[in-house]
Amino acid sequence: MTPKSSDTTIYLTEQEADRIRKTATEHLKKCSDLAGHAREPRDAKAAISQATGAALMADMGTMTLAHPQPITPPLLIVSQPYPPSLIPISELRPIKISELQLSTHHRGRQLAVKRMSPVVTLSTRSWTMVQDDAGEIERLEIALHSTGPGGRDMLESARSFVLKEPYFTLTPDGEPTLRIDHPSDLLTITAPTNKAPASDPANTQLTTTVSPPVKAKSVNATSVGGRTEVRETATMGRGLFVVGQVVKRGEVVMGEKAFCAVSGVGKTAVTWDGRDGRVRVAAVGLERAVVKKLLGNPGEIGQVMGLFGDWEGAGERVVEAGDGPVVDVFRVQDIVARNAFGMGEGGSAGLWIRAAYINHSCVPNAERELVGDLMIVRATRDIAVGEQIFHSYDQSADYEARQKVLITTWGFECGCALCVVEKGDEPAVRETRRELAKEADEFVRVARWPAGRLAIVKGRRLAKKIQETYGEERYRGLPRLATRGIQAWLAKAAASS
Ligand SMILES: C[S@@+](CC[C@H](N)C(=O)[O-])C[C@H]1O[C@@H](n2cnc3c(N)ncnc32)[C@H](O)[C@@H]1O
Repeated sequence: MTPKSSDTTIYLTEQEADRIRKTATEHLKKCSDLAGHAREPRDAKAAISQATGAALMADMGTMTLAHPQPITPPLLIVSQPYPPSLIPISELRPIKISELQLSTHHRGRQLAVKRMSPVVTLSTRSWTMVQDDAGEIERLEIALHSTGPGGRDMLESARSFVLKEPYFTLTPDGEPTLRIDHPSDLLTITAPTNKAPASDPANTQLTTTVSPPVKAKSVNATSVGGRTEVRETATMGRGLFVVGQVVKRGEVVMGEKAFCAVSGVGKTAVTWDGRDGRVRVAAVGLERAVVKKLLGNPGEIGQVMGLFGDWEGAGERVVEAGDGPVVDVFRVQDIVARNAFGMGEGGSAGLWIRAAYINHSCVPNAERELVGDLMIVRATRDIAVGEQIFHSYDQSADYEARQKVLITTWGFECGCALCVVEKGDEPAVRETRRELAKEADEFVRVARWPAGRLAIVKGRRLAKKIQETYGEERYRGLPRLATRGIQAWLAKAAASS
């Protein structure tokens, strides 16, 4: 069974998620069982012909699809993040392919290789066969962030490479491979075009794929956040607070253009995260775009790396390490997971740096709206000076559904006033409310317009029944989210009759 995918959502059944978990844990076990084992030599001719065939198949696949979009999102295993190499190439000792050990990061070493086959370009990775000076051949794969300047595949853009602190591991199919996750761990060697032949080492240049100078840049000129300040909170990390003067209901708290936004279907992948064993749908298109933007604008690395993300990596202040800009892609991945928002249609998503400091509440005091990639955060009630700004990351009326999203996607259990009271409801009461809310949603969906008298009576009855599942005393002053849809319908019906 494959996950079903619509324009905006990928639906995974529990069985599918279990199957993914099983595949991923088996893969990890195999990797750890083989850790430190010597590498098996490859037959050069067979390896090159395998890569050539695979490249041809991949090219044909792209050509024959009139609308190339993945029906089944690819599976990525995010198991063991590791930091990028921070040691300049000049301080690393050479290693040969024959010395590689499985499931090992060869710290303190560097491997020089030449590409020997075409590049196989797949949706979330690309690979090729490479050879060292001793004539040994091995597979080299770049995961996810394989696109260099001009949208070209980094492997295709050069013939010779140096891998910093090479990582030798297994593909999910169990095939040994050199693997690059952080773009800065792969240096390309380019020969100056107007000089002596490339074989003369004195005339070769070592370059990272993108290496403009690092300039400091700390202010996002497109964000309007003069009425806000980032402060530490007691239980939610940092948050955004109102400063200066009260923000009245309906006023704009802040507006900000996206640091990076991507549009379109097919920019997601199903990921299994070995750190918490969860299966998620990740905005890999956005991760890719953020990494690319940072490599091209290293002055912005610091502010993006300062956002909240589980993987700390090499620390947020590292922006370069001798050979050009360094972007820890595992940190970008976690930052995107915890800070990005969907943009409504077709799998589009974006990252807004200042708005990323706004925490969640199910009883928020602000709401976000988008005009293109401009996010406007507007107060839904007066917000006093010194008060924290909250918007809602998930607006599901159902308590269980909301908690599931907040835990799975955002990594926290909500302790807002509404959640505390809802959690205290009998599970049977929540179940009844869920069923009634479903009935009300269906009623609103099929109701004819303009609404007839009978329909209005039925609508009122349904609203009342849902209302009765909320204890009057306990819910005083709190929203009754499950009534929202039917109440809006009744208001519209009243206005038009
Ligand atoms: C978009 S960031 C918000 C800013 C973040 N608190 C920080 O320190 O940068 C989202 C993360 O903030 C935390 N968070 C947001 N709302 C929260 C809440 N109501 N309770 C606990 N943690 C919350 C979670 O760790 C979540 O993944």
